[in-house]
Formats: sequence, structure tokens, C-alpha cells
Amino acid sequence: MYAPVDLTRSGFIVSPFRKDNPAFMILPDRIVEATDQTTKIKGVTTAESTESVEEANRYKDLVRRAVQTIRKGNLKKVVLSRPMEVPTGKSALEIFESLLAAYPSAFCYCWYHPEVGCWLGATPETLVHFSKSEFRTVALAGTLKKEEGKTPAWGPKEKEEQGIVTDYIRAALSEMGIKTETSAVETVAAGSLWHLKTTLTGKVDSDQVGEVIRALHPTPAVCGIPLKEAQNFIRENEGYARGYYTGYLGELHREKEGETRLFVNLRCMEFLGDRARIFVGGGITASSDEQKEWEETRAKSQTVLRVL
Ligand SMILES: C=C(O[C@@H]1C=C(C(=O)O)C=C[C@H]1O)C(=O)O
Repeated sequence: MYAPVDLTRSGFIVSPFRKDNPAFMILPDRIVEATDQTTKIKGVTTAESTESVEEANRYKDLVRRAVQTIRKGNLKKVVLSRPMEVPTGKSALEIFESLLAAYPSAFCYCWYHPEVGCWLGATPETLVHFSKSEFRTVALAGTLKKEEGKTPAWGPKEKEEQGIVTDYIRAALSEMGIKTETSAVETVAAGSLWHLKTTLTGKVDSDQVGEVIRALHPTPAVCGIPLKEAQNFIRENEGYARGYYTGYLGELHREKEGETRLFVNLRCMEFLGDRARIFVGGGITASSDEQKEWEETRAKSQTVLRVL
């Protein structure tokens, strides 16, 4: 266990999924604002990765166990994930440039910490944005492969898993006495995927920022419901440590405008020099199909594989 980061400070915060990895702040020496998008798309390919039958079977077996647990007990939803190691001939900076070029509407980042390593990502998911007394958060869940010119055919499984996230966030904030307004459910594109999203907005006092962040992480978009049961299932069954994947990161109390913009750390990788360890997962409910869940993680891996 590590000492928690003081959420009233200003800087770039990186927080892990679980408290057994350190959360830390990166304090800027200088902030440079880019005024135009000069990055050129280079090195973006359609990636193919071969994964072993054993890995597919292992993951499908994990999904099957989660579905069985959900059907017979308290657990309603759990987000399962897996790491994937892939070789790369690019430097971290080259990968970062490709992420920026390929995903202009995602939050793209690259950081290095001497004791933790180097991570990169292009996440489509906001944890929470605060601006003056207003905040905005999202419930993003449910995944389909994007098909140009088509309307997504959302099924009950995706609608249910997204609804669980919305209800959870609304209830967690309401318990703190915070009222929220919830938008209609919409489809959003993220790379080659579609997700379902609702936006929740409300007002908070500036001294509640830390409390709201703590109430929101981890939401059932990356962990599950009930929270404790999902955390236990993940710890006992997932078989690896997520580290910073499904944690959150971003600017906390940006001095100029007092803004905080935090993102859920998804579609990300740990850069290991000649290879990258990428992380992919998805929400499991009582009606999950193991083959579809496996394919969903394959589809999500494309976001990052394309730039390696
Ligand atoms: C866990 C991931 O994504 C999360 C899970 C989703 C799902 O279950 O459909 C969708 C978006 C994210 O909230 C991931 O990308 O690895």
C-alpha cells in the first residue's frame, strides 16, 4: 500500500486500478500548448496479431467462470481483461506521435516514471471533468465493431451493461448529496469501435473534487457491481496485475483555469523497449457469450496494435 496522492494539489496525476501500485503526480516545469495539428499519420497500419489457441481458451474459460458466478450469486457485472505482449520496432515517441495522429479525439498520452516505467495510450473515456463549479462524467460501456454506413444494432446485453454504469454513477453521487442530470444514451465512435454513452452533469463545491474522484473510481465500466464482489473476482481470477490499466490519469487543478480533466486509462500499453504490453478487457454480465467477449478484446486491441 502506498500513501494516497493529495487530490487538492495541482499537477498531472497517474493513479492505478488498485491501491497496491503507487499513484503519483508529475509536476510540469513548462506547459506547452499546441495550436495546430501538425502531426502526420505515419506508421499506422492495419495490424494483425496472432494469438495462441491456449490464450483464447484461457480467456474464454475465465469469462465462463464469471458468467457462472454472476448467475448464481450477488455479482451482477464484472469487467475482465488480459495483457498481450507484442513486438515493436518503434520508439515511445514515435508510438506517441502515431497515437496523436490516428486518434485526434481521444486523450493521448505518454509518460515515463523512473520507478514505474513508460506508458502510452489513447483513451476514449472521461473519468470526470471539473470546470469551476460544474462537472461532467460519462457512463461508457457496451462495444460493437464499427461498420461504416450502418447503424449499430445494440442488443440487451450492451444496453444492460451500460445502464448499470449510469445507475451506479448517479447513485454514488447522490449518496454524497450531489444531484446529476443524465443525457439520453448515444452511440460514440472510438477508433474502429462503437460504444454506448450517457453524460452526467452537475454542480459541486471546489472542495468536493477529491471526494467525487474517489467515489467515481473504479466505476462498473472497468470493475463491476457490486464493487467489492467485482474487485474480489478480478483479484482472484484475472491472473495478472493491471497496474495502471483501468486506473485514471490527467490534469488535476490546472492552475490557469482551475480545471481538472481526468480520463480512464484504457486502450493503453506499457512500453518495454522492443515490445509493448497492451491491455484489453470488457464487461461480463449474465448474458455474456464467451466467443463474443474474446472477439471484443481482439477488436479493442486493434486500437493500439495499429500504431506499433
Ligand atoms: C475495459 C475496457 O473498456 C471498457 C469496457 C467496455 C465494454 O465492456 O464494452 C467499453 C468501454 C470501456 O468502458 C477496455 O477497453 O479494455
